[in-house]
Amino acid sequence: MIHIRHVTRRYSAAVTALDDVSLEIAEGEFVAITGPSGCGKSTLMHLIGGLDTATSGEIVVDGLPLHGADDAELTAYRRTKIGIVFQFFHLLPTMTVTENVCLPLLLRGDAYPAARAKAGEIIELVGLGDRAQHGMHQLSGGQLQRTAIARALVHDPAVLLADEPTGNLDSANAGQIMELLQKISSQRRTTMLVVTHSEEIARQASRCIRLRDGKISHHP
Ligand SMILES: Nc1ncnc2c1ncn2[C@@H]1O[C@H](COP(=O)(O)OP(=O)(O)OP(=O)(O)O)[C@@H](O)[C@H]1O
Repeated sequence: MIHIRHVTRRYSAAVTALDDVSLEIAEGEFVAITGPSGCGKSTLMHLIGGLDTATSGEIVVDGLPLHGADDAELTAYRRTKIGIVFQFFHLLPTMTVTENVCLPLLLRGDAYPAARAKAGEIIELVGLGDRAQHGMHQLSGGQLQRTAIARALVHDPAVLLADEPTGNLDSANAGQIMELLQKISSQRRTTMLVVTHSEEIARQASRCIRLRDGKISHHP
């Protein structure tokens, strides 16, 4: 599903965030990415998500070579193949749960009634059926992250990228969000990459990739 071959990302002569990384991730895998601050975790996620391009090397996701893609192809790729969840949710504060979740579908040109129906299904799946018309200020941290997960999944992406999805939550909510991600991974076969500083969360993944100074330090 994800093939990464000899990928280097250099921000400047002094900063090499990823240094000749090679990695294969199969469809449906649930992979944790860990490592000390500054080791290149977010950089790797941004490259796989088509938000940034490698200085050298090849990345192929679901058959699409990202290293050869132009801006229009990368935009289409992000809108169809990729869902992204951030630590600080990045939801639109004046919109309801339903409106936030509909957004990726409206951006790709779906009509509102169809988008609303699809959003309703995924809002149920993440356990927010009774909060669909609530505003962001009416939700708890865990509910905000559920909304963000619903928005990231509503267009049925092949890959879900989550950058510290539980970093802003208490341990009870963090555990519930991980359970939700596991449920989605097994029900929908979405390939999941989760960046985390938590060893406990990393243990729940089917594989853990450790980065150190831009290189993979442990890759069983
Ligand atoms: N836009 C940028 N310009 C220059 N250097 C950058 C940029 N983004 C990241 N870096 C540097 O690249 C290295 C890797 O950064 P990255 O954000 O990928 O690390 P990380 O493992 O995600 O860290 P953290 O756990 O603190 O979020 C760091 O040394 C960082 O300072």
